[in-house]
Amino acid sequence: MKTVLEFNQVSYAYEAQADGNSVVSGLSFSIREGEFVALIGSNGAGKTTTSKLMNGLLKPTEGSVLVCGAPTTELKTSAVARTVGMLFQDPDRQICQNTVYEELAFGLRLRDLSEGEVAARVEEAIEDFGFDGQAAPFMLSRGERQLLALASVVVCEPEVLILDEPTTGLDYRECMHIMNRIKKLNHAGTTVVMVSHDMELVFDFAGRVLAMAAGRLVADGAPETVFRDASVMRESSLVPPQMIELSLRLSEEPENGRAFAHVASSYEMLQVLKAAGFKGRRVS
Ligand SMILES: Nc1ncnc2c1ncn2[C@@H]1O[C@H](COP(=O)(O)OP(=O)(O)OP(=O)(O)O)[C@@H](O)[C@H]1O
Repeated sequence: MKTVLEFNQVSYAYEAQADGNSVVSGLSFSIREGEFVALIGSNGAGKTTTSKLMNGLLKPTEGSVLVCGAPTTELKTSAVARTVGMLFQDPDRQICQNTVYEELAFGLRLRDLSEGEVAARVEEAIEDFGFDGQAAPFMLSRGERQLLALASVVVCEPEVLILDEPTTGLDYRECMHIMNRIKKLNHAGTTVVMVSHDMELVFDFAGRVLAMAAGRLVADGAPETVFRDASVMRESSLVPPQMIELSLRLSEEPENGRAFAHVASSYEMLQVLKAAGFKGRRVS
């Protein structure tokens, strides 16, 4: 699989910062085509800064960021945006047109496509997402607006999709609707990088986790491995998903705790409990 994003010893300092200190430093990792990567860490760890370095909105102060092999410092931000699409936390920062149709067409028209091609792609997205093309975006619910913002990015077919807290402010149904859409895109080949504070969501959807603390990368691995690493969780001030926490606590018990050491889902929990003779009766 080809490498779509590569960070080599990347540091970034905002000019506005009085002390001139880097808010991210020494970041080195690469992301391959088709991965679903979650970027996690407490407030101020540097996740949003890192995601903006990925799509060329920010250029590194030190080191290099390569998008499909090309350094972002040598590319125009608009050129990076063709490969790396970004969905912001607040859809109202992205939506700027009066109808759903026009909103979907907006990004495509910036790409010098013929009007016929724009219309074909917009119609396909309307059909695929189940939108009403003539609806006014600001009359839609928060969840529908987030879906429209996602569709407007996706319609341009970026190779990499960056999502900054894509489910903030959504109820559970809306959240699953968006996440299942993203999962479908990922299965179809789009590389996904998701910034999230929701560890349950990360555990359910991501295949790899990059954990940050104070601007540095403190872990890079499979979600289950990272979430079971107590020192990483402490350093990045995060609490693992409930099932991992329960498994860790039960595995500390001397009698039959070891059996719980690798439990990562409710199904596996049930299997271990059944094997231990649990019949579903109330335990006093
Ligand atoms: N435009 C800016 N100018 C100056 N400093 C900034 C700017 N944006 C962010 N910072 C600082 O950079 C650091 C990292 O911020 P960043 O938003 O990347 O972290 P984050 O992990 O995404 O946090 P959160 O989860 O709260 O969004 C913080 O200390 C923040 O105050």
